[in-house]
Amino acid sequence: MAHERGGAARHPPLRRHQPPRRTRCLASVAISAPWIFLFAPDMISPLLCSSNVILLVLTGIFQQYWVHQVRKVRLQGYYVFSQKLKHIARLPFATIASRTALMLLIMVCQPLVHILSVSLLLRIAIVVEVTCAGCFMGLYIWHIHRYNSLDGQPDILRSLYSALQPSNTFEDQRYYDARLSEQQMALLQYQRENIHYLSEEVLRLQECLSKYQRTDAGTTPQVDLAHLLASRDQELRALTAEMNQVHSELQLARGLIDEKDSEIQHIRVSNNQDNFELWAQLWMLQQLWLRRYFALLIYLKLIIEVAENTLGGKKVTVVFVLGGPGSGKGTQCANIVEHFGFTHLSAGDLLRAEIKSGSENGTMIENMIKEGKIVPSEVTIKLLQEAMIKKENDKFLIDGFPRNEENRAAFENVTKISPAFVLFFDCSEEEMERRLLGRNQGRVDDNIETIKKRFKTFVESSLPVIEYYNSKDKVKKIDAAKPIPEVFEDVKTIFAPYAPKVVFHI
Ligand SMILES: Nc1ncnc2c1ncn2[C@@H]1O[C@H](COP(=O)(O)OP(=O)(O)OP(=O)(O)O)[C@@H](O)[C@H]1O
Ligand SMILES: Nc1ccn([C@H]2C[C@H](O)[C@@H](COP(=O)(O)O)O2)c(=O)n1
Repeated sequence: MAHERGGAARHPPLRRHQPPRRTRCLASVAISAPWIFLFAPDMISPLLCSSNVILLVLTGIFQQYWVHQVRKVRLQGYYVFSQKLKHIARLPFATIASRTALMLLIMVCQPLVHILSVSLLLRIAIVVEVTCAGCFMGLYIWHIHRYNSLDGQPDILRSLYSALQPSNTFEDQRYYDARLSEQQMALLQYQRENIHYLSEEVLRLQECLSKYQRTDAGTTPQVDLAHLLASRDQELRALTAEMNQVHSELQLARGLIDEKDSEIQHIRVSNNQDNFELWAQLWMLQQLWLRRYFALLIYLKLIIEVAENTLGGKKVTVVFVLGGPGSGKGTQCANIVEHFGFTHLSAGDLLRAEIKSGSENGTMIENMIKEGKIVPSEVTIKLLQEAMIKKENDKFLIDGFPRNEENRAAFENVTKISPAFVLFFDCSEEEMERRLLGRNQGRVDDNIETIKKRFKTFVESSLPVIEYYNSKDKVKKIDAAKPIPEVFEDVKTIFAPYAPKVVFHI
């Protein structure tokens, strides 16, 4: 406490708040002006004019400084805002210049002016001009204050956020001197490069598509199936790797941008042009990666779309026909072929033909059929693929396939074909057994012992496949216990969208 008291004692006592001495002097001169100029009234007008000219020069110097400040704001990317400031910054000089001209006019026309005294007119003019210039300066200061408390992003960055903004947005913001700022130029250049990159991507894509398209002569390209599948797989793998690479680069870039993000406020306040440019460059880089990434995604999607449901260069429609042994699949497929122009491929028929052909797999296939078992997928899929490629048709009924989960997954993986839908013939075992025993086609598996095994295999292995497709809403179930014509009526309703188009010839 003693220390505080001692400290207080060393300081002079607080003075009452008084106007500064300079203000008081100026006020006294202003008040005494009429008396100062009492002895030289002719001096008033020239003096007012001269002080106005000095004011004009000072405002001109200030204007140069303001324009420089506005340029800084512009370089920081606040284009719209700097445009506003630019106009306001010019107004005080324009006001004072016009008033000075008015004053000179009044002095020149002095003999003609009778209503008011010249000095009064000059004083009115000077009051008006000082008020106007003050207002404009106030407006300018208010804008600057707003700018300093601005948290938003510079216009250039807002534009960078929108990936495919047309370049003319920035063209519109040319300055009165018709030049573009450095950032605008960089952005335009970047957009040009991007367009160039995208056009190259389109060319690459077109080249890739042409591999899968039919030739003008309507023939399919001379590519064998194994080669086609291998090259497609390789291409997809390469693309996926490239995409992963771009993705990790993108993550890295995002990390860098996040780091730099916190610096933006500091950069704006410190007007550090170098930092800002570095930041903007990083942004551009990130945008470039983003665009490459999305272009690759689109490209990959197109490749997959092109590759899907394509065989030997043609787009195919596949319908799986499933049901227990003897449910009437073969019988109804023959009707569908006749009415709807599909090609019928029975997995069982193809396997039996393979046995007859005396191929190396023949004995193995025959033994498995006798046992009511399912032949390995690669054998059946190879036979199906070959049969599909041989046929000119693009609509296939694949009967008795996929018989188990392995059949299904292998077929989709190898061929990249997924069925349009699955036609399921639902019938009781008693009815199916009765039909099979009465079929009389000399099949090795149409005996009661094998029939029982086939029923078991159907329930254990084939029904889960039907359930799988049912979960994908792809199963169309038919009551197959009804007589043949009635079953076909139901089938017709399902196949109606595939009916051949009627062409009227005039
Ligand atoms: N709706 C039906 N009503 C009565 N008999 C039928 C019906 N559908 C088919 N059949 C007869 O049942 C027998 C078996 O029919 P089909 O060969 O079409 O069956 P499947 O399902 O193809 O048999 P698998 O799976 O063994 O090849 C045939 O003799 C056929 O004429
Ligand atoms: N995907 C398939 C289809 C058929 N088989 C074998 C086993 C069957 O019992 C036999 C006869 O078929 P079906 O004419 O009844 O369709 O062919 C197979 O192993 N895999």
